Amino acid sequence: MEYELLPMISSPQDLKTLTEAQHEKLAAEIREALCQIVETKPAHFASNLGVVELCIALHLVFDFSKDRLIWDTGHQIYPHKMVTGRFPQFRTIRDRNGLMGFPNPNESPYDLFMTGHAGASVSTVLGMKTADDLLFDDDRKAVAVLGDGALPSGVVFEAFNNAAGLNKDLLVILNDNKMGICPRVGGLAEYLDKARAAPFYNGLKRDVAWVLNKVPMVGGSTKKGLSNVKDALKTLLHGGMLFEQMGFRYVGPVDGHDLKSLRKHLEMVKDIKGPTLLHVFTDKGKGFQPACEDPVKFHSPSPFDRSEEGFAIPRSKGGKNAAYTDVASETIYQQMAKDDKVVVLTAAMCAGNNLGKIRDEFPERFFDTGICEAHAVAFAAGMAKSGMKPIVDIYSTFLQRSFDHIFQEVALQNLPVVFCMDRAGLCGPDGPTHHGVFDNTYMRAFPNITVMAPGDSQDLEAMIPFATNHDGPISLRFPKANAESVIREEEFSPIELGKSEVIRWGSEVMIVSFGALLPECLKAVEKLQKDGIDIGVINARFLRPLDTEVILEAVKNCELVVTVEENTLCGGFGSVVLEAANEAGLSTQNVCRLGIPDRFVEHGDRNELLAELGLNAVGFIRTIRDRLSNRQVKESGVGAVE
Ligand SMILES: Cc1ncc(C[n+]2csc(CCOP(=O)(O)OP(=O)(O)O)c2C)c(N)n1
Ligand SMILES: CC(=O)[C@@H](O)[C@H](O)COP(=O)(O)O
Ligand SMILES: [Mg+2]
Repeated sequence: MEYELLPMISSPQDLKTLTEAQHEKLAAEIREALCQIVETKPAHFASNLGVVELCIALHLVFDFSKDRLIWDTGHQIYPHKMVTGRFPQFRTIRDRNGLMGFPNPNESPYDLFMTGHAGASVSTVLGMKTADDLLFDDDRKAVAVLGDGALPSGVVFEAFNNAAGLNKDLLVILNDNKMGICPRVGGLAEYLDKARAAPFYNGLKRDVAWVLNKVPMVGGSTKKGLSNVKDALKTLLHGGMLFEQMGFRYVGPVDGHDLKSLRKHLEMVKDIKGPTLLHVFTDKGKGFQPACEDPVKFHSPSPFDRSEEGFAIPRSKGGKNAAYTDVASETIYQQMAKDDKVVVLTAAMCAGNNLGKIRDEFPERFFDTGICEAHAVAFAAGMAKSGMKPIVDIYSTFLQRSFDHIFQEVALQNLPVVFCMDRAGLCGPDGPTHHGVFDNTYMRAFPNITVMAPGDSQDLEAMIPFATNHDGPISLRFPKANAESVIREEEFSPIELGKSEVIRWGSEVMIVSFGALLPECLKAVEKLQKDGIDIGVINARFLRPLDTEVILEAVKNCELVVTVEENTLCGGFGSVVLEAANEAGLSTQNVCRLGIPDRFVEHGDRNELLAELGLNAVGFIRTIRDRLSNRQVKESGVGAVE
């Protein structure tokens, strides 16, 4: 398809010069651009197809060069990027140095917050509105587009409560497409399903509602009776009682693909005083039939071609190794088959965690809490207290939501909850909101928690049963990567609390690796050995308790000890080694820490990012050679500091 209109849109102002027919054509062009992107790379797809009309309507009715807008969850941002001057760069989305796949304030003033984590939009929009009012900027409107998957997050209800208390002019658009990544779950899901049965909002309904508001209120039982009748009628009128009872004005439901109707309703709610919720029904995948039929698969699909008949033809990907996620889910499955006390929890990431088989075969021991990580951890603590063995299977970055419950409900009570942190390390194209690079630091902060990381797939297979049989809280982490299996000279040594695995001892240099960069360390060792360096590797396996016996032996005797981790250097594994050495009275001049630097890492291909940060075999070789050559320079006196 030739793009006729999209290249002409350099700002949302340009939308206002188009006719209604052109708006419809623009919607088709945006959908085509979305399809073209997923032919080239994995990207968020079905959600974006669903918000095309909503995006155009919002930019027609509001002026977001001053009004406030947050897309939540932020992966629905692609059409917004196209109409806010970024269509020329759109093909670079999610590439290194290209557009980010989430809102990015560094890219455009139309993006206000990076919203890769779901649910905070109502709070931030309320905050901006409150500050704008205090700063006499009160003509700015404030809008949060909230997905129905994001809705159950606890923080959303904290914000609703606060917004109603403050009675702020705030518009929440509930983008209801019946889906998170997976089908939505829980009581709210059922509530919204029922609301789906309601007819679309129309003028008649508004008139009836207006009449209801005029029902005279008289004293005593008559007043109560009329009020009950009014409530009952209102329930019949729409499915928004929940929101109304919380202090929001509810309008809807409206058809999220009828541009004309959307504009009309947005105009209607734009100037309503007080917090308002506009309920919009959209179809996840709208405009591409395979995505409508299987929105889970097309949430963020692998690249595919489109047939002339509109089918998606997957591109062959060649022999793909099992990912760490697959090894973890299979091992969890095996544990559940062996031990009926083991239960597993996911926070709306059943697909991402690859837990479908477990959900289907052990439905009574599988729990999807929705996007409610904080609750999931406290819920797991409750189950552990009553004698079950919960595995909390959550991405490292999203588990940050649970920090306080890891502290109070799990660590402080010393309960046997297993934290299985997927996507630990750099997550590639999702970028800084999704990189899981803080968990070594936050997990080690709490007494009682045992902190582990598998060095390869065999370790992971052994660590999960070890963890479910451990009497106390325990965490393990693995990245979004193929699960390699390292070749060991000795037999695989079983997991033992606080014991590392010495893969090879070197008298000059030792690499101490914590986690899945172990195979890269071994590649570096192989190369450096050929250069005549006596170098070895320790697979640390435990951060806490640290294997001080073995690791401090290396610090004491080797010229160089390099710690390696895919976690921030601030307070991570390398810091643990430094602290232990210091406590043992050892010099740490010979310890070099490699990990994620103290800044947020951008999006891009994971291997590319690791290479840039020196966290692959080439980088390790470079660092070790540099450090050893500095030593030689110092020894020969050349360049030595006086
Ligand atoms: C705190 C948090 N947990 C988990 C996720 C992973 N996640 C990304 S999108 C998504 C579903 C969001 O559903 P919804 O907001 O309804 O968006 P839709 O894809 O339906 O448009 C989930 C669970 C996340 N982004 N943030
Ligand atoms: C928006 C979001 O958070 C998810 O869609 C995320 O992009 C999924 O990442 P994975 O593909 O690693 O599961
Ligand atoms: Mg949704």
